[in-house]
Amino acid sequence: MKLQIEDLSFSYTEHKMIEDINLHVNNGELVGIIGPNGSGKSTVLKNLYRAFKPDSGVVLLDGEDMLKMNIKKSAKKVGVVGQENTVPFDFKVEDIVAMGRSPHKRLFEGETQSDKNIVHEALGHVGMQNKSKRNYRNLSGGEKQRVLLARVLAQQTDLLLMDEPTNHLDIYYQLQMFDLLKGLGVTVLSAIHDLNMAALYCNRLYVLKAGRLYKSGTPEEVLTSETIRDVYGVRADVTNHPVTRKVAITYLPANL
Ligand SMILES: Nc1ncnc2c1ncn2[C@@H]1O[C@H](COP(=O)(O)OP(=O)(O)OP(=O)(O)O)[C@@H](O)[C@H]1O
Repeated sequence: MKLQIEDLSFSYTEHKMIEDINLHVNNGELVGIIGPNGSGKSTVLKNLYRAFKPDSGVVLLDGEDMLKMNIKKSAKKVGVVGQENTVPFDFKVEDIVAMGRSPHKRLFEGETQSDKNIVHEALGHVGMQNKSKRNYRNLSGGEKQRVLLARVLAQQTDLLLMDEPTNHLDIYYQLQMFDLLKGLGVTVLSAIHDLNMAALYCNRLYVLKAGRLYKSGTPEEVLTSETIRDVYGVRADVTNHPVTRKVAITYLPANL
């Protein structure tokens, strides 16, 4: 599944928050959006998953206008993990994950054995199968995030839009989640803060600065000490890691 974004602009007020965003994700790629706080990463994603309506621009999914698709059809194709992890009611973990199956169901159709198996498998992927009966509200931040990841896995879409999906996860689950996404071969567009994680897993990166695209390319092309300085205002030593063969970034404190 290929995602194409052309000339996307959006404003919260009279001034454009994001402007002329052109971005694509090829089938099976994991593409990261990086950039400092407030640079517009979530705003881009929210315009894609229709929390906001763009001022202008086109979003194509395999050539079809994604913003004009009916909601059920797009929910079969596109899964979303947003930044919020609150749910309005008291649900058990397995109920939340089962919600991922709803785009695939007819009205009033009950849960089938196949749905149960998919939910069980999704919970297994995030190491939450032994907490399936727990109340979601009583989970830790990282556990909640893993449940919401399980829900989107149960949705079985070809494209995932993710807003910092691992920000509450410990390093074990961060690696597990990215390994899993890579293994599933789904197409992923994700906002990512951790530049070393982005270097390890992303095929390509788009850098946002003040709502505009500043640079794009492979992690090697994008994650240079100059770009990190210009975009984040931070000094960094960037090397090629001898084991991973990927870019590795060490941030330098002011006194060095
Ligand atoms: N609903 C809103 N109304 C007005 N301004 C908003 C709204 N939501 C976000 N903004 C502003 O838009 C800018 C971009 O926010 P956005 O959440 O897209 O940034 P981000 O790159 O995802 O940041 P972070 O790394 O902190 O998650 C920020 O200055 C933010 O204050």
